[in-house]
Amino acid sequence: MVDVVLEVRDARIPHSTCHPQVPLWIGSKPRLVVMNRQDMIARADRAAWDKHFTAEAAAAQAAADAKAAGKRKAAAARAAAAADSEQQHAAQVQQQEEEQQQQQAQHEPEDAGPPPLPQQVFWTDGKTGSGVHSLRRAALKLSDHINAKRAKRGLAPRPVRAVVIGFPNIGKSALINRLLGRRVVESAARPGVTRVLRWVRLGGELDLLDAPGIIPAAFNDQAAAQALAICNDIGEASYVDSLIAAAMIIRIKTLPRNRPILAALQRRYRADPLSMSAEDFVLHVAGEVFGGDAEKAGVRLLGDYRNGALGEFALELPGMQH
Ligand SMILES: Nc1nc2c(ncn2[C@@H]2O[C@H](COP(=O)(O)OP(=O)(O)OP(=O)(O)O)[C@@H](O)[C@H]2O)c(=O)[nH]1
Repeated sequence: MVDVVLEVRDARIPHSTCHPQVPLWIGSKPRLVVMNRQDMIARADRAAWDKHFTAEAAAAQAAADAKAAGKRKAAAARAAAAADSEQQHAAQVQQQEEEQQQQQAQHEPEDAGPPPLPQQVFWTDGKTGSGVHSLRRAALKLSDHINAKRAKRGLAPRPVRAVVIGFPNIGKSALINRLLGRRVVESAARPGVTRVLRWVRLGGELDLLDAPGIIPAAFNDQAAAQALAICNDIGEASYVDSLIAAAMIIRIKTLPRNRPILAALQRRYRADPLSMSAEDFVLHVAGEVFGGDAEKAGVRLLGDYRNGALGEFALELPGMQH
């Protein structure tokens, strides 16, 4: 039904917003990975992830090349054996195979899909639209293949069908509006705004399927759940703000370039987070600002990160224990 999947992740937590079931759902469909909220992380964070993705792509390419080389070698060995024993018979078999392939090509369904693309990564900001142009171009490029096939069968060209998937509140609707160049779906600062699957059709080159934010049915990864809660990407699930804020402080303490972040916390709340446990830091903020109310302190600290008051930085980096 769809030609391409746009898998949206949160650039602050690319690991935790990588949906475990995506490969299962989409099979060999081309996938464009969209790292949204790029404006909310540091350049150095993005560079670290780019390096990681490049290495991953090179490893995948090397594995594919090795597989193809193995197949070629096996075919050559078979051909040599056939030539030795029964040249004529081999020629017959080859002719039969070619005829079969021709017949298959004629009956191949239009949506058999293009040859699988390597997974591509795009960095975007759904709020300003930065990076969306290249994403749109990549999605549309797929139509060359689809429409070339249709033209062969005498059919008129059709738009590329793309589905946008990702956790709640990650910026799917904002991206869709940017991709289509106008506001067609509601985008809001709270999770769970998109509630039903629906096609957004503009009669242009691109049809987009807007899916509600999805959380895996059995979500047992505690660290990922915390990361999603810190970034407000977990829907309407309830969590204890003071605990999630403490989890955030713990993560900040383990980041490689955390000096400015710790300094910002110290400036704002007149205490060094390194001199006490994360829980005590939350209690300190509660005492300083909220008359001892730890939940209000939790909300404030999470808000500080989400609105950039502590600076722009990712909470997950390649190679870190997640
Ligand atoms: N800073 C920043 N904010 C963004 C970005 N993308 C989206 N937002 C904001 O994040 C909030 C959520 O965006 P939506 O597009 O509604 O998210 P969604 O994934 O469609 O949400 P659900 O409908 O809950 O699944 C909105 O306030 C957007 O303006 C981005 O790249 N950077």
